[in-house]
Amino acid sequence: MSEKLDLNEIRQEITLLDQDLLALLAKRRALTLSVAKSKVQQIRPIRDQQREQELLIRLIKQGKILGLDAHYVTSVFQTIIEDSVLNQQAYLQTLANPDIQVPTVSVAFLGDKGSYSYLASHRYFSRRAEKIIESGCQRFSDILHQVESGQVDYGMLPIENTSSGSINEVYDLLQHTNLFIVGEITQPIEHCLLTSVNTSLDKIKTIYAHGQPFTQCSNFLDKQTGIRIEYCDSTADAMAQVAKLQDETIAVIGSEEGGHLYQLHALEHSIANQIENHSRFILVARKAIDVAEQIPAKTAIILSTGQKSGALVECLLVLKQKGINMCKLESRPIQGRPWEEMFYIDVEANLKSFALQEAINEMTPHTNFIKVLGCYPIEHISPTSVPSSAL
Ligand SMILES: O=C(O)C(=O)C[C@]1(C(=O)O)C=C[C@@H](O)C=C1
Repeated sequence: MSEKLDLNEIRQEITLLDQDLLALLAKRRALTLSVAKSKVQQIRPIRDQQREQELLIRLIKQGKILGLDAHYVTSVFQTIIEDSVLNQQAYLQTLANPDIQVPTVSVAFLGDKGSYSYLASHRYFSRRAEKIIESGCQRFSDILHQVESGQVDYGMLPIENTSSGSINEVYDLLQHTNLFIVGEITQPIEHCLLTSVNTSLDKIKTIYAHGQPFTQCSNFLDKQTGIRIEYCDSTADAMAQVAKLQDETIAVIGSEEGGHLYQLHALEHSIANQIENHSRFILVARKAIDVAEQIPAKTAIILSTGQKSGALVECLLVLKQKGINMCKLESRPIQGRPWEEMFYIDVEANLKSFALQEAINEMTPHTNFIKVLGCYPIEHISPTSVPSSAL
């Protein structure tokens, strides 16, 4: 007969191990901060992908000896390295901009507690501030107004989504603001079906949802028969209502993380038509920031060329000649000037770099308006891959 296993005892052992893992992660984080300090002294870039690859190959080998598969080891350490790079970047940014290092920040975003904009704001500031004063807004223009008037320090705005594309309203507002883009963050959008009490899918009769998630989950909803949809002003509002009702026949579409704030649990995960769904958010402030040279930077420029033929091509050719990578080009009509367009260009370059300064100077004669919206650190850390021979 096999020995009797005591579940509580095993769980206690796991709890202790997890505690040790946390202590080790904190120790590693502290060490990487010392690495950042030494890189500041030696003026070396934060990212060293050769070092990352060597480290991953060694860990995969050691992991195999311990019975851990290569994919598991790779994904755990890619996450650890991403955190390390972002933390080091955040540290360097406080040196480049001493006034941004404050324990409490106030942020305006769309929706209430639990909205995707709320989650993006919390994630962005989790490594940068101790406390966030939240200001949930009903409209994008309210967010900009709150920052412009000094009511809050920052505004978080969604700018593009992998399934629905650019958010035109936000682009149009950027034409008329004096604020600067000072940061970005990409937030995964994972729609779930959430409930406030234990229930099952066949019991659900009503689903509360905001219009956008409702559209993005149409395939899932089409498969459910006899269900009534209750439209709400926002996902946060829908979650708050369902949490209050405590009804086993009612569910809401929202993120699992946001749902936790309302004591809701996921009955179904990943119900969106497109599973890989991310939104990119930009952070705006009244003052532009400097980006440390050791950090990869993005600069956002807006320009208009009137109706001069070929002028946009000339501007883009300047970027090509300077070896500057353009990562986004968007155009929007200019209000009151029919057939004229405002172009939004994101380039992977630091505004302080000689190449970009020269490029802006050479582009200017081809434009009748040109303005830098901001320069900020690239937040997306592409994971270092390992050769297949190591897997
Ligand atoms: O060793 C370094 O140079 C670090 O910055 C540390 C570290 C890591 O966390 O292991 C992080 C970023 C680099 O790209 C490589 C490795």
